[in-house]
Amino acid sequence: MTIYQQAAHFLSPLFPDIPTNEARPFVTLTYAQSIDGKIAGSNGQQLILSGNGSMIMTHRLRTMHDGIMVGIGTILNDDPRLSVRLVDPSDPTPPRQPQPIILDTHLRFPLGAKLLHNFQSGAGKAPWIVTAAIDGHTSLPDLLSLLRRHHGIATLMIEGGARVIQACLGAVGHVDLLVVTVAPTIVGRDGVAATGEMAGETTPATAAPRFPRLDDVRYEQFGRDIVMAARPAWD
Ligand SMILES: NC(=O)C1=CN([C@@H]2O[C@H](COP(=O)(O)OP(=O)(O)OC[C@H]3O[C@@H](n4cnc5c(N)ncnc54)[C@H](O)[C@@H]3O)[C@@H](O)[C@H]2O)C=CC1
Ligand SMILES: Nc1nc(O)c(N)c(N[C@@H]2O[C@H](COP(=O)(O)O)[C@@H](O)[C@H]2O)n1
Repeated sequence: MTIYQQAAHFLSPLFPDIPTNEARPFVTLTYAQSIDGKIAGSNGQQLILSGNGSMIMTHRLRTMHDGIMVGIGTILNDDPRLSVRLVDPSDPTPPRQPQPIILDTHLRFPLGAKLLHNFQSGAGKAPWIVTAAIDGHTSLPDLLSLLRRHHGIATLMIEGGARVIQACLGAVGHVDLLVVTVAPTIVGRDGVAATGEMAGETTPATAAPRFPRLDDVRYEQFGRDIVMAARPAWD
């Protein structure tokens, strides 16, 4: 089995009957972390954590979604392309490119961003910049509903960064599927923790913060990395 086939074999069963929800997209949250739970180095330095195999898996995951969303912190720090490039060379069909969507509260998106060059050179779609915010943050439930009902986004992949991951996992009902690559690397205490600042949900009835339970957990090794897929549940 090639690594491309392995990625397809692992991911395809995770998307059985979507899209079924008319109120918001099916949301996949994904990121890569070190074994000590860090997604970036000190001062947010971008790290190549994924090996070739799990990166191919991530690109395969990108092709399976209508939209791909990150926070502006990731744009300013990493200048990502968010496009599908690592595809099976034996497949003659060009890959489907997801729609980039950026959470950019204060309109800081740089005009020199690779995402714009990508679009201008025909390698990706023009990014959508979301500026609507209350207290510095876009309401995720409102945005998800808007994307599903009015912009044709039935499947959405959220790729980070830290604040966005914590906003997604720390509140009830935003994420349908979690896909985390764990790389055999130690970053140390100065790195950026994937879930470091996550407060969790509290209700008047529960003093202790709540976090999602992870159901239907699957693991697969890609090269030196372990990829975990699971469905967050709050009941
Ligand atoms: N290893 C990995 O898989 C990844 C690592 N990263 C790393 O993450 C770091 C960037 O993360 P952050 O600085 O935390 O920036 P971020 O990418 O999470 O963006 C956060 C910003 O998004 C805006 N925003 C609007 N609505 C929001 C909401 N509802 N919730 C959260 N933010 C909202 C705000 O302006 C906020 O400051 C970089 O160091 C980057 O390298 C980023 C993506 C993936
Ligand atoms: N899967 C994965 N593994 C890593 O090691 C990473 N550093 C990331 N980062 C995410 O990918 C974006 C870069 O995307 P392009 O290659 O430029 O298309 C980066 O901004 C993070 O969102 N992901």
